[in-house]
Amino acid sequence: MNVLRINGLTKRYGRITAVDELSLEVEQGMAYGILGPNGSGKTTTLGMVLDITHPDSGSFEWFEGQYGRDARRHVGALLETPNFYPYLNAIDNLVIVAHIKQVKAPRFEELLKLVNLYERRTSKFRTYSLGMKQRLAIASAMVGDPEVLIFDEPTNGLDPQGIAEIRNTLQRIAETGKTIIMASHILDEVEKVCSHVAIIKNGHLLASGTVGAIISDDFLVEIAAEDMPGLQAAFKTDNRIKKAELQDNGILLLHLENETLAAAINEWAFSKGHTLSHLRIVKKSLEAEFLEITANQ
Ligand SMILES: Nc1ncnc2c1ncn2[C@@H]1O[C@H](COP(=O)(O)OP(=O)(O)OP(=O)(O)O)[C@@H](O)[C@H]1O
Repeated sequence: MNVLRINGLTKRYGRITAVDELSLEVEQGMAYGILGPNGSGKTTTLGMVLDITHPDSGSFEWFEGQYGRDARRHVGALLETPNFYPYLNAIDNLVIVAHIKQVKAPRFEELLKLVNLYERRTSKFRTYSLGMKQRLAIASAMVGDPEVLIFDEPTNGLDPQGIAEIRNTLQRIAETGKTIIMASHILDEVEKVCSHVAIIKNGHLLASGTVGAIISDDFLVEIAAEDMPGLQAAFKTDNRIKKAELQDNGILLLHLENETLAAAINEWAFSKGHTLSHLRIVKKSLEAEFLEITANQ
């Protein structure tokens, strides 16, 4: 199912175009990273799809419209760390969150185990490290079991240990099959947590796709032929190929250690009995381009 479809979304602040004709699609079960340097429009984009900020033009649709105006109730969001009560413990703070959200049977224990706070569930909030506070915030966004979770720069302001804990927590949540949409300016973070990524700069979409295809040191080549299962099987067992993954669009993505001529790949396919109907060397410089963009900040 399509969880979120954004179509030509635009937001201007005076002369600044914060988000410029942005279009992207998030499918159920994806961990979707919105990667861009500071000021690239990530928060504004999340604000619009959460009905906090009104777009100037364009549109978006949650869950293919199936929940209508109620869609927002199926989305949990963590945009900035919420205020918890310092003298209450994790459970009591979550009880208040569940009350505000009008959730009838919240599964606190399960949630606290997922964010690795179960052992400290009866400690007062004020005794928590910053990383623990942020993990409680993640648990609070998950109260009511929303189908989609949105995180804006979830590791901002944390020390290395806190960052590692949050990333582990997000990885665990992604493994449960929950759809995650996460904005971040850190390439490494998106690479560790996300399955898919959209890279944005000045509110524009630069590229989107699987993390494997977009952020990779590998030399990448797309190929297709009439017999796709046969083609995939032939290249999967070829030790010149690091990885051969069938993408959502039905095209096979080959990962190679080194730059290789298109003619050579064509020949390999032909020797395996396949005539290629599609062969495209995927630009490998996206990661370098992103690092350059962020370095210039
Ligand atoms: N309320 C506002 N009024 C004026 N300009 C704004 C407002 N909110 C955002 N902007 C501008 O819009 C652009 C995009 O900002 P936004 O916060 O969405 O980017 P971001 O990618 O989330 O960056 P960061 O990670 O630094 O928050 C920036 O140039 C920012 O200064």
